[in-house]
Amino acid sequence: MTHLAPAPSPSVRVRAPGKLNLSLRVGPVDDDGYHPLVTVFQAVTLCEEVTATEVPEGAGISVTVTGPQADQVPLDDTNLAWRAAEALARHVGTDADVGLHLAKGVPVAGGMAGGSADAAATLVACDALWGTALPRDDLADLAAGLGADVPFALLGHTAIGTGRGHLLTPAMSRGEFHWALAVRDEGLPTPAVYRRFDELTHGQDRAVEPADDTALMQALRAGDPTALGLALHNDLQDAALDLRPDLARTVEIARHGGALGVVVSGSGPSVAALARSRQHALAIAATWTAESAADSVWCTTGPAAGARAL
Ligand SMILES: C[C@@](CO)(OP(=O)(O)O)[C@H](O)COP(=O)(O)OP(=O)(O)OC[C@H]1O[C@@H](n2ccc(N)nc2=O)[C@H](O)[C@@H]1O
Ligand SMILES: Nc1ncnc2c1ncn2[C@@H]1O[C@H](COP(=O)(O)OP(=O)(O)O)[C@@H](O)[C@H]1O
Repeated sequence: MTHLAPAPSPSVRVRAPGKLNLSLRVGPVDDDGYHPLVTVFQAVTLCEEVTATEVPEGAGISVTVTGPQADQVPLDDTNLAWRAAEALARHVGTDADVGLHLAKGVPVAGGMAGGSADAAATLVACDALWGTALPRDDLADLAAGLGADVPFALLGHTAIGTGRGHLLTPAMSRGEFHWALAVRDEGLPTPAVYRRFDELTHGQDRAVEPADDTALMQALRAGDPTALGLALHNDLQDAALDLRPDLARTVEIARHGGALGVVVSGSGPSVAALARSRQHALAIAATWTAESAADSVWCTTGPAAGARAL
């Protein structure tokens, strides 16, 4: 008698990128408690992988997580991947039954939007698994409802974000940029950084305009890392450094190591140093390690593609 192994449950694996804010300009807080932004996103090859697996009808949603900071990620309905599956199921009128496994490659609460990447990947994965085949625009609308950084994780590459960062215009970028990343085990909560920003700027009325980033856009179009390094900018950096003063040393070490530019990514605490080459990125990362200026270091490149099935 031959024993046939049970057929594995169908599953779909999707990769979505982490992001850096090459520029982040923050306006005064609106009545809804959010700050208007003009930001230039770049997706990087440091990424999340989400596997969506079919489960029996009525089983609901479950989430498992692997990765160095997995213990910091919620496994319940506050997880952005869970919320993405729920939102898609509601939109298409199907039952939300799926097993989600998140292999996290992006630092948690690191200002690199790993949770948003999980949400974007989950939308794409569940859309394929459930056969709902939504147009990309519908997925983008669902993404915007889940969080301001989620639409960019879907789109990838390089884009200008306005509104809360969710209104995207793709931007041209030539070539490949090399980054060294200094990552901390303990993240910085985004709301605390925006609050500190308000305190430091005393709610000054500073309107933000995409025109402020003309030099940066030219550097991207030309594929010129030296010019890009000079144009990196983050209005939240002072607030992040104020909350985590030890980050100043991390920035300084990269500058000493000849980085073309150094910037805190988004609300931090990850620090990104733009390097001349992969070898140079490795050298900056090695110096951070030798000087104990990071809990872990990574080298990555950008731009990278948005959420896509593997
Ligand atoms: C700072 C940025 C830059 O890309 O990314 P991260 O560094 O977190 O990855 C984003 O603005 C993060 O946006 P997002 O991650 O969607 O923020 P949410 O969790 O929705 O917001 C948490 C809280 O931060 C504050 N907040 C957020 C976004 C914004 N434009 N203005 C704000 O004031 C609000 O108090 C909000 O309640
Ligand atoms: N799938 C997820 N991955 C990581 N964090 C998540 C996820 N879903 C919800 N969270 C919560 O969101 C917080 C920050 O998310 P994350 O995207 O990693 O960082 P950031 O907002 O700094 O880019 C985490 O501290 C965690 O509590």
